[in-house]
Amino acid sequence: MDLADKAANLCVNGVTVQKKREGYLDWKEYFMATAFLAAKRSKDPSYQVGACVVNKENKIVGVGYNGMPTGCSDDEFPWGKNTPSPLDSKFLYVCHAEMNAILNRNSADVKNCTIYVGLFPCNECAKIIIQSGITEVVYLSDENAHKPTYIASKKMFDAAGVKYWQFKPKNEKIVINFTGIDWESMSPSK
Ligand SMILES: Nc1ccn([C@H]2C[C@H](O)[C@@H](COP(=O)(O)O)O2)c(=O)n1
Ligand SMILES: [Zn+2]
Repeated sequence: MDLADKAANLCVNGVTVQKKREGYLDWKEYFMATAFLAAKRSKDPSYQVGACVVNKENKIVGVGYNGMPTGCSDDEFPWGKNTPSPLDSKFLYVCHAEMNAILNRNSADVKNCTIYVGLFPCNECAKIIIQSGITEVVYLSDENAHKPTYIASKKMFDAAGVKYWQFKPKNEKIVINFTGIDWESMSPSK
């Protein structure tokens, strides 16, 4: 068990009171980590992007990653970038993480939701975000900020009143360890 995972105990009048566990993920870390986990599903060799849509009740209503459309085989459609013909590169085919997260929603709509995404949305995804009623974008990287595509996204978000801000993670890494569950410490009798 990680030290940060240990529950802090407090001694009150000689009685040990068990306090809640420390070191848990806060909501924002949890949602961004969910986006990053989804990105692990991407087959794109150069960029793996994930997105997670969350409603006002902190419930996840959609998750997605960049990938080929349904029915368009990951093995047959191209993943290259600098090809002589645009038809042989990925750009005309790949669905971006944001679009997939919104289309994968398990709620009637995503109005007033927040989208967490690894990379700032491109102009095409910005349009989809605005039209879907999402009002907040939380992103980790803005490495394409200088490109017209991304400048256009910001122009549209500003005009449409969609708030956007950069997520600064508290933890550089969040490790998922499938052997890491400490059943002892989870037992109610402890
Ligand atoms: N916000 C974003 C930005 C990019 N993507 C996807 C689209 C491509 O698969 C890849 C970027 O490709 P690149 O042109 O940089 O090789 O990432 C996305 O899903 N969401
Ligand atoms: Zn996009």
